[in-house]
Amino acid sequence: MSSDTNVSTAQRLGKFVYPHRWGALLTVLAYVGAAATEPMLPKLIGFVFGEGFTKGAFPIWMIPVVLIGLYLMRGLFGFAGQYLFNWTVTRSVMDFRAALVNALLRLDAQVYTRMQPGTAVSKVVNDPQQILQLIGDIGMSVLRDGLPAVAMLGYLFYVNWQLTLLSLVVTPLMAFVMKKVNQRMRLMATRSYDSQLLLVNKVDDITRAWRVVRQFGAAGYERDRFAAVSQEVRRNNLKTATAGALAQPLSQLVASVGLSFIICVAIWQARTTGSGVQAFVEFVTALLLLTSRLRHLSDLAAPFTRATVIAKGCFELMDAPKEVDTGTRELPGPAQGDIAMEQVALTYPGAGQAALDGLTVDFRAGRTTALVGASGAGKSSIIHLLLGFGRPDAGRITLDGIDIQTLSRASLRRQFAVVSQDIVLFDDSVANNIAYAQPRDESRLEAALRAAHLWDFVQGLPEGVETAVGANGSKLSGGQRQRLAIARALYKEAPVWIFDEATSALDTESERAVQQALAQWAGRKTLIVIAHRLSTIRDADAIHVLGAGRLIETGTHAELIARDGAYAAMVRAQAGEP
Ligand SMILES: Nc1ncnc2c1ncn2[C@@H]1O[C@H](COP(=O)(O)OP(=O)(O)OP(=O)(O)O)[C@@H](O)[C@H]1O
Repeated sequence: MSSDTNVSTAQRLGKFVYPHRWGALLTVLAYVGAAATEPMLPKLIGFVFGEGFTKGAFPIWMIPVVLIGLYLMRGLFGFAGQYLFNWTVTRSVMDFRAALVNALLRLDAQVYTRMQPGTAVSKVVNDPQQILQLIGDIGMSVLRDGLPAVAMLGYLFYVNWQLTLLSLVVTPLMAFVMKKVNQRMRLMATRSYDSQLLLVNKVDDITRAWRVVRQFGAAGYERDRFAAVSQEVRRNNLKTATAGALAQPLSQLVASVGLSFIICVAIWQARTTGSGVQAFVEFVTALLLLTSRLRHLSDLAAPFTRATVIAKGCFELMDAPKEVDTGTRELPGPAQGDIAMEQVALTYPGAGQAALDGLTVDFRAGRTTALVGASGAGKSSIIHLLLGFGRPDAGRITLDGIDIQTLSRASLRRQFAVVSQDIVLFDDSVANNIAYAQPRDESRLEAALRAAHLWDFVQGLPEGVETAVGANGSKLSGGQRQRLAIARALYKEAPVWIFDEATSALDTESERAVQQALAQWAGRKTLIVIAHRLSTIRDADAIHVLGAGRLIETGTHAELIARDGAYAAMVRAQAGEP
């Protein structure tokens, strides 16, 4: 990582702190106040040594009064500084997280296929806190040690400017040593961060796939895989820590060389000029206090490097490609639901062959259209494009005659309710899963539950519709999860419903009930059904048969059977006929 990247990372982080700059400014002021008390200490010690032993110099009670007063002042400033500091950090962390979640919510569909969920969780939840905590601790140390160091340096110049100037000679040497150590630390911290993300993803896998892991008796296998990554993290962490641990002894060594030289010169000066013990003690006390402050500051290189490495990871997420929404047109209300695809082609990035290859099909308003075809024929890719998750490489898709590319994504997606192959439920109540992100309407909720053949089941739940369904509906059966997803789609009242293998997990009775319920909306909704079980789409108004991203044949069930083509063969195969 170049120093330029460091600067821009720091600048970008600064943008999250900027809105809370008053907190930051007041923090600095509080610490300036605390630091201002710093040079008073050597002055006091020098004064006590110089005059304290003289009889009748000053009343002895003044010593505790001044000392306690000094520490009281420092304490008050220190407390205010810490409070204000945390006030600023907690607010900045919240803004940083909000920006990351905002980025996550707008990512391009392709990014999700590459990204492990665990990585996103880590980057949004843990990293901002960690970065700002690290930067915070650094800031605190800079204020706590840096400001007093500056104050002390000023004081040293005041006491003996020639000697102070001489002591600055060691600075470039120290900077060089620190630079070398930092380079090594940054490399190791980057590796350690990357391997830590791998570890997060492993845990994510183990948790998500716990059933598979148990079925395969793979606990040992997973433990070993985890241990291997864990070992890698440990090794990298140790290397980072070793590089960090070198920073202090090396800088101290350089400092000790300088220090011994300076003390020698100071003593020599005192002897030759006869400046006395007081001036010497003042200078050396101040110098020792300054070095101890500087030593603390040299410890900050490691957390700073770690913070920039983690921040870089967060900014990668923030800069990942966003969904392009060039459409400006808004549909005033629900569409008719007439959909046409003309010569549509789609090849996914990195894919060897086209998922859709000049496909021309339509989905008529108010009709039920079925999409059938072998696995990988392109059925889900059609849905992918209809919902605007991707753009066709060629061809055009229209909704009520309007090119969907001209519609805003939000306006387009309002027209669709989808039950997809992979059921996704939220860790929330039945009601909130159904009325997801929409105003709650009890009668609509009941209608959706009844239509999805779920009403009786929900009535039997301990808290009815308010019962929590568990993470991704883990407290429900496969069929119940699917029916819940159907109820959610029905609740949306969109003009186009898409059912992608939506009834595959239902028993015959539930499936019939759902189909009967759907029949109520016949003629009013455009229904697109993807089904592998061909018995479920017999009554469709039209059946499009796909193969390798192209339309092979189209017609009603009866027409296609009469035609005795691909569809008829599929039906025969499913019926177990030769
Ligand atoms: N995100 C993706 N990246 C690359 N290739 C993809 C992606 N999604 C799908 N494909 C490929 O595109 C082709 C069509 O896939 P699609 O999911 O549309 O098929 P499908 O007919 O819905 O299959 P199934 O019935 O198994 O769900 C397949 O060859 C698939 O491997």
